[in-house]
Amino acid sequence: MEKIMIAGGKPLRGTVQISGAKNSAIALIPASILAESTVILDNLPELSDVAIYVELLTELGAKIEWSGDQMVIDPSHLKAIPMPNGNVKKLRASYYLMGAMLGRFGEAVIGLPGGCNFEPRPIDQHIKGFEALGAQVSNEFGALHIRAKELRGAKIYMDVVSVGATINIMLAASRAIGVTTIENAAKEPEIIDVATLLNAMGAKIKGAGTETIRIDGVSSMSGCRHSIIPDRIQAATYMIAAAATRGDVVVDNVIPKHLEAVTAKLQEMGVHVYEMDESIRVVGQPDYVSVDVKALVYPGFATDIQSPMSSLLTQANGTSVLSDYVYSSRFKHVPELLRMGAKIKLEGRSAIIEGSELSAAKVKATDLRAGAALVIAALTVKNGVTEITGVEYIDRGYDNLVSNLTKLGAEIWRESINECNVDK
Ligand SMILES: CC(=O)N[C@H]1[C@@H](OP(=O)(O)OP(=O)(O)OC[C@H]2O[C@@H](n3ccc(=O)[nH]c3=O)[C@H](O)[C@@H]2O)O[C@H](CO)[C@@H](O)[C@@H]1O
Ligand SMILES: C=C(OP(=O)(O)O)C(=O)O
Repeated sequence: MEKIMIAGGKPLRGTVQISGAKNSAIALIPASILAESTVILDNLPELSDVAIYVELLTELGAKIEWSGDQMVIDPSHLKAIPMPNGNVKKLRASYYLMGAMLGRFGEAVIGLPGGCNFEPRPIDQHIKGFEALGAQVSNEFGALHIRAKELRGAKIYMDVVSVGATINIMLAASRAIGVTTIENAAKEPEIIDVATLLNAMGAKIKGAGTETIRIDGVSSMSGCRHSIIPDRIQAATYMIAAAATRGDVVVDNVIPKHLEAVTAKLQEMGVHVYEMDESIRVVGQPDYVSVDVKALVYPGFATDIQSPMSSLLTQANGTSVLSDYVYSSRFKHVPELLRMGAKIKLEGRSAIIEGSELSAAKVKATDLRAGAALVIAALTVKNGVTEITGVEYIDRGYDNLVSNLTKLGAEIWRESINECNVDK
């Protein structure tokens, strides 16, 4: 086990390259099993979630070569092996194996997913979608048994806007007989990325990125080559870190359109943000005004960037209100920020944040974005060294975090933890 140590107080300066998106990668890898020949994915991030997916597909019989930012997946010899336990419980996105295996084999036995459990995260909309396509679904000892004699296209109205359920239904419906329409679909850029890959594999999907997606089922799909979109959440994290440290950072290899909600909110606070074709420059300022932020589904301000944003709001003058309308209680980072001297009160689905100077402390990341929030908070601390444990969560979603921040001028390093003396 390791911890991250940060001696903050240094403005970040320079350029950071953003890798491919985690939330695309961990949907595209299982999507590839719908093909009967080789799929090549480029711009792949080097993350622990991706490594777990490699193990999962290998268990199913896929041949995978992963080198640098490229992965070659040969799913031609895949078998419908039940996966009730093990690696499926280590990440959230293992639920995509349900839709992908249902599409390819007409059956799947997959343990309920793990990942960052900052609050209960039901998958009833995924199940509703599979059932609408003609599958029988039962929960046996914590694993879903999903079987369909025949998958048939259907009209599916999503009761809540769900990224995972939208993608899962697209995966299964790609191989159903007839037409499926998903109404009230999620519109996140990662959904368009998955549809782009599936279409390149031979699927017929229209409307991804809007609230109505139409899928004409096809009987077979084949391999292709696809480059993953940049990670907008990593990009936003570096933008916020640049602002919080009053630095000057170019965040490169991004799609600025995907970051509009963050750019607008930073500008409203008084941060100078300049959009270029594939990069964004963030120039921090000595003083920021407080703002209200509402985390919403895309194109709103992403819930995944809500926790990092709370650290920046501690640096604004006055009181900010940050509310999460996707996950009402995604605030596990708040008690840790309080240890660092933050002034935050929780009221319902909102955090009321007053500007304050933060100080060094021993803190613990309890989920991925809580970890990112603590890193940003620690980068602002002028005296002392902040110790952050729970690094395994941060590694789920940030590749090369320590080396990227070091190149930007931060004093940050990893240390191993003597497991006998873990008090945090
Ligand atoms: C691997 C991946 O891409 N993870 C992202 C994905 O998670 P994930 O796809 O799991 O999140 P959803 O979009 O499904 O969740 C959105 C909301 O819908 C609710 N819900 C969801 C499904 C369901 O069947 N029933 C239900 O009630 C959830 O509790 C939540 O309140 O989108 C989230 C919201 O942008 C992000 O925080 C995650 O980073
Ligand atoms: C919550 C997240 O991921 P997951 O859904 O994979 O747990 C995230 O990326 O912030």
